[in-house]
Amino acid sequence: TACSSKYVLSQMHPMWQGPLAVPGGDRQSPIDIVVRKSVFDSKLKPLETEYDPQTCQQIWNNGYSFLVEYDDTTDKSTLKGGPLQDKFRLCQFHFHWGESNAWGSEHTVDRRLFPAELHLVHWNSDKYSLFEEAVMEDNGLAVIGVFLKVGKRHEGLQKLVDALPAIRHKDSIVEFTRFDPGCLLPANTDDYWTYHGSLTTPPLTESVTWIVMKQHIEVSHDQLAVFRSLLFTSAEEEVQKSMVNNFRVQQPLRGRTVRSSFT
Ligand SMILES: O=C1NC(=O)[C@@H](c2ccccc2)S1
Ligand SMILES: [Zn+2]
Repeated sequence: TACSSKYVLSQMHPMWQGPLAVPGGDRQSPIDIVVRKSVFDSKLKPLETEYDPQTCQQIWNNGYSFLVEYDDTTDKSTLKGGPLQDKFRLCQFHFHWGESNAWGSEHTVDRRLFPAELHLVHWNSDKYSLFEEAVMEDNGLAVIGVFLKVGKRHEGLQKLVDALPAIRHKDSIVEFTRFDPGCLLPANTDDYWTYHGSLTTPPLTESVTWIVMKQHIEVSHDQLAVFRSLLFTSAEEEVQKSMVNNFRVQQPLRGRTVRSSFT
């Protein structure tokens, strides 16, 4: 589906309607979340996710991360509530991780790094009809960020981990069905931080309402090691490069306020 980063518009694309606060903009992501500077907002609602595992389609290596893609042609897997006014459709989820357990996340909390971060990418289906349109607009995307910590094995993640050896190289893709992304959310989804930011990979458009979960999930050391067995490089390339450290560096806050749904 078009929501994977490979199809995200580049600045050369004819649909590109002029600069939408391109890199060096004033609402880039990721950021460090300074807990004591976040502002509690009692108007923030609990998140409402309705994910249909039947809409899960494929898993593929796009040369930067691995994406699990969902059928986003209908409102079957949706996100609403939280800081959002509209209904958003899940199009894919993916992760960012490090070469060691000491780092890997894109966001940090009081400068604390996590070994990995899950991103569930949704687009505003009340206002737009395609991901490619939404990706250009202020209120176009909503991404849920969940931190991963190394600890006990995550049973729900294992089905995904078992599929990774089949997509070791860039551009490899396999069918992947009946996966409920809800199993990757922490038990408590009422406590989160939210702020206006951007995609963390090109075209870095400033169209994302970020929802970063306060509670992390745990995965085992071995499960994370399988992430690191993926390759940035395609099967044809001579030099194989391990897919690790696929995160963007932190960006300046530029006066933005990070709101919290909890005190
Ligand atoms: O949260 C994000 N993580 C990424 O890799 C970026 C992205 C870019 C295009 C599509 C989906 C996601 S934005
Ligand atoms: Zn991401």
